[in-house]
Amino acid sequence: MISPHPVVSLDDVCVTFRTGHGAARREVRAMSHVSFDVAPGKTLGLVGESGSGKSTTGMVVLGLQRPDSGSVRFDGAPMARSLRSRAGRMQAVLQHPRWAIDPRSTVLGAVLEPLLVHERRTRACEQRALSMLEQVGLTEAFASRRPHQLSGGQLQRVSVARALVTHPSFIVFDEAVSALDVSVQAQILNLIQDLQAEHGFAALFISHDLAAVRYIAHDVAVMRSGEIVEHAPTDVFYEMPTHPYSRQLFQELTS
Ligand SMILES: Nc1ncnc2c1ncn2[C@@H]1O[C@H](COP(=O)(O)OP(=O)(O)OP(=O)(O)O)[C@@H](O)[C@H]1O
Repeated sequence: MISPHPVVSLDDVCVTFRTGHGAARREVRAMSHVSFDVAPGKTLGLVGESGSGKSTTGMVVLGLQRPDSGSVRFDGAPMARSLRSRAGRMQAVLQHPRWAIDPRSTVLGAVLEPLLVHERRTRACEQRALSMLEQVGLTEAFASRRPHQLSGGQLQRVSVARALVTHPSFIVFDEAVSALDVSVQAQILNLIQDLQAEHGFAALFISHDLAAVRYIAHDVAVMRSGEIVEHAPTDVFYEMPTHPYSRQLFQELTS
């Protein structure tokens, strides 16, 4: 069977951050020769200790951080420079929805916002946003509420609805469930899985949580000091991680 062409493809990407001046000048290699593909409807889990380069990878994939070298392709073409041209086609769900959502906005306003980059606010748009809210389990009664009137889990559902309302082909989840209680985490993971089965988006799921990654990801990549040291199908990886650092990570993150 011919595999479908990847939604996102990174080839030999390097990113170095330079900070400070003179004697205090420092260089950090946040990504070192990183390559991977994510196919439609699939999730790549990205794990690694703090500072290993996971979020930088998320930023590169979203086109928010330009690589120093290497290439990033989206939907089969080199990543467009213009943010507007890919608005709605890629989305992100971050760890703290309270930072991502305007506190003055209503829930309906927050979900509508990504649609209004390309469209005027019409009744049809509002219906689409309301139906997305319903798909994430929030009734119309939530539409007029403000973020401070919602729990963390409800607000993360709003973030998921907001990410999905434009029917993106790719979503980055960066520690998207890490701030939530375990039972709420499970609900959001189930929700993401159901919505992926329905909408077919590809995803990069960045997390410290190896159990969450095992549950949601089809493949796993392990990052260490900017490099991908292991990349394997999820069942193979969890059965027997081959790289010594992956084994160490298992011990550290599961003890
Ligand atoms: N804008 C920046 N300027 C300078 N250094 C940066 C910048 N962004 C990230 N870094 C550095 O690059 C390295 C990788 O950071 P990154 O945030 O990608 O790691 P991470 O694996 O996502 O960490 P965490 O799990 O703690 O979020 C770190 O050493 C970090 O300090």
